[in-house]
Amino acid sequence: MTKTPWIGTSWKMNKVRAEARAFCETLAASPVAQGHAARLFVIPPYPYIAEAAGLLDGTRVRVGAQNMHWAEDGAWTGEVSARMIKDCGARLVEIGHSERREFFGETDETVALKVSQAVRHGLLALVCVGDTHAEFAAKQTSAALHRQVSAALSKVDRSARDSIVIAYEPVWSIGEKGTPAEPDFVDAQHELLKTLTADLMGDPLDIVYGGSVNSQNCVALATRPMIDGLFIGRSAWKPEGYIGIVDSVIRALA
Ligand SMILES: O=C(CO)[C@H](O)COP(=O)(O)O
Repeated sequence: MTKTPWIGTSWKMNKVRAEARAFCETLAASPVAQGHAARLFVIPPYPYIAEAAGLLDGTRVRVGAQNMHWAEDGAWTGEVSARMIKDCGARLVEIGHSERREFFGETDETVALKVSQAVRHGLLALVCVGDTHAEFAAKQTSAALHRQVSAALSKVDRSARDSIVIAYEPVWSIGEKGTPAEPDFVDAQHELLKTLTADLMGDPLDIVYGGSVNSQNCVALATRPMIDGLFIGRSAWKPEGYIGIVDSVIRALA
């Protein structure tokens, strides 16, 4: 085994309780959930975090949240704090997904505040960054990544480096209309992100890739030297899809 890849999925705003339970029960019964060959995580919507954490208790799968607020507590109607998600069993939190940046007013500043709060509470911060289609077309990918990562890490010091993973998610590669990014292109962006995070944090952070990952391209991506793991949406929403990808990647890296 050359590396222990992160392989996770966010369900986004999908599944009702019975479906969430069925996913977790199937995953908990799978051998991959007990293995040491990959670092697995599942990120349900808020209402199902506690139940998912309970069903996956005793496995090696971490459960996370898709967002959180930067404040400790207070008059923030509709928001959820770090203490609340931890209390429900979350061990990681996704911050700055492009859907939150595009539709919910997430900014580089709020991402930085949330990263700092997550680290303070002992959560693993999974920080999403990525170039838009316009930035990609204008060859501004590295400038966009530099801006977002520098901002995201601006409120933490080097002691936080084991508590942060960066997810490179080109906006143009995400979702139904996304174009899967070429593994060589992704590897090159990850190399840049490792250099940048090493400059800022003393050591390179782990960098995972997300955007139209599927059973066909997962091995080509996960075996590239600079890619520390995969963050999967649609192709992992059925437990067989997720387990199949985990299994393929583990076999390819063995
Ligand atoms: O967040 C993502 C992974 O959970 C990402 O948006 C990729 O989604 P996908 O294109 O449906 O894999």
